[in-house]
Amino acid sequence: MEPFRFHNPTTLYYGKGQIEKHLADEVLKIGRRVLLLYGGGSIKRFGLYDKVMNILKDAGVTVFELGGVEPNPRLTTVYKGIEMCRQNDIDLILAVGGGSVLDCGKAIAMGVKFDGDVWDIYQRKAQATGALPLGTILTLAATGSEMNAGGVITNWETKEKLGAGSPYTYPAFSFCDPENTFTVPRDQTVYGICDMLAHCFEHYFHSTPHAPLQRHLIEGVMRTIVEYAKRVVDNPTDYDARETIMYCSTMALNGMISMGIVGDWACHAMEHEVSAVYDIPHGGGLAILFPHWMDYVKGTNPARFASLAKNVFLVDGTGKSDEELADIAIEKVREFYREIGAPQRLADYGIGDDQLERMAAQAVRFGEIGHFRKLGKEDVLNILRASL
Ligand SMILES: NC(=O)c1ccc[n+]([C@@H]2O[C@H](COP(=O)([O-])OP(=O)(O)OC[C@H]3O[C@@H](n4cnc5c(N)ncnc54)[C@H](O)[C@@H]3O)[C@@H](O)[C@H]2O)c1
Ligand SMILES: [Fe+2]
Repeated sequence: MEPFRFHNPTTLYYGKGQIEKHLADEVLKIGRRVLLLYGGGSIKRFGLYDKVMNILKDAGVTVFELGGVEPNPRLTTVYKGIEMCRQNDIDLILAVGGGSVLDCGKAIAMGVKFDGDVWDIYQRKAQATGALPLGTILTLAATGSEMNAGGVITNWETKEKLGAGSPYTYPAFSFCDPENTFTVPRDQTVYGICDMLAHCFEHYFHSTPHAPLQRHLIEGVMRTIVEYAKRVVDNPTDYDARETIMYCSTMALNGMISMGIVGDWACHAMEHEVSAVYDIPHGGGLAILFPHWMDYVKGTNPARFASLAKNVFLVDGTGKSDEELADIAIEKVREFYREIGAPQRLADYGIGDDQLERMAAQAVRFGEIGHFRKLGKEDVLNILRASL
């Protein structure tokens, strides 16, 4: 296991009734002027907006609103939010939604305390110098953004999608009530499942040797996702299934399972180039890319793939070589994606061969990507071509 430092200041509330019980106190600990950040109309349609507004008003909080945060949130919205916070002397951003709203909240929070263009932080030209406090209410199980410091923003002008994080951008508090995910449409539920599984894959197929407990934790989360995915996709109001999948998404991307596993990720780096240009759902892009990436790198470490087959897909490995098990594991991954109805090809989103060269070059502009096997531009291009 690599040496590591772990710190996570987020207070996490999980389950039914926690918002009613604790939201007002958590907000008042920080201040009385709140920017409420949300996406489309779904939180108004299913009643969460009214619930939150009533709690805040009863607590004597002054609320400013910024709705319409896009999926794959855009830099222009971040700028708008920074301006609103500065003009209205905001104490706390309360982000209510999926990963896009939460990530947008993190970018606004950093931008308010940054003396310059916040995009410089995403371009790795500058480091964050602070952030306004952020609280979150999660409505979609996918990203783990509720308990990590990272966030991803799209610059639609330059067609770039970049991630950044800082010690300042952990949410101060996050509320995860599975009932708030009941209304997530079938396709978004699928994309969320693909994203959380992808986070596990990025940890699992890492060159850093896993400590035994780490390996068990990651495999446990993956096995649970595989076991519950179909149930939650087919039964959107099955509380136990929603709760299990939500817990998996938080676990899949917070330091508790990935301690010491750091570095650039392979498929996320590629996917960001795809969704920066085509605005495709993040989890859908990952589901398309992963099997092809796996085919491409399996020879580097067949034993890790064999463990995936045996410990996640429960394949009987008796008499089979690691190479055979690696092929079985990849087929199992493909079968899983097919069963839940994940997208299969980049071409289904209108992506053509003519775009791939630029995407590949962009994906490696900060250096080679991935740790399991380092990928340069040609490797990325091969994987993108196979995924078309
Ligand atoms: N911060 C991180 O650690 C991290 C990790 C992975 C991905 N990301 C980024 O997060 C973004 C994706 O976030 P996401 O997958 O959570 O999806 P999202 O936030 O983009 O939401 C997808 C769609 O679902 C809708 N929605 C959300 N909750 C709903 C509900 N309860 N009922 C009905 N509709 C609902 C939204 O309005 C939106 O249209 C991408 O930009 C991705 O790159 C961030
Ligand atoms: Fe992701």
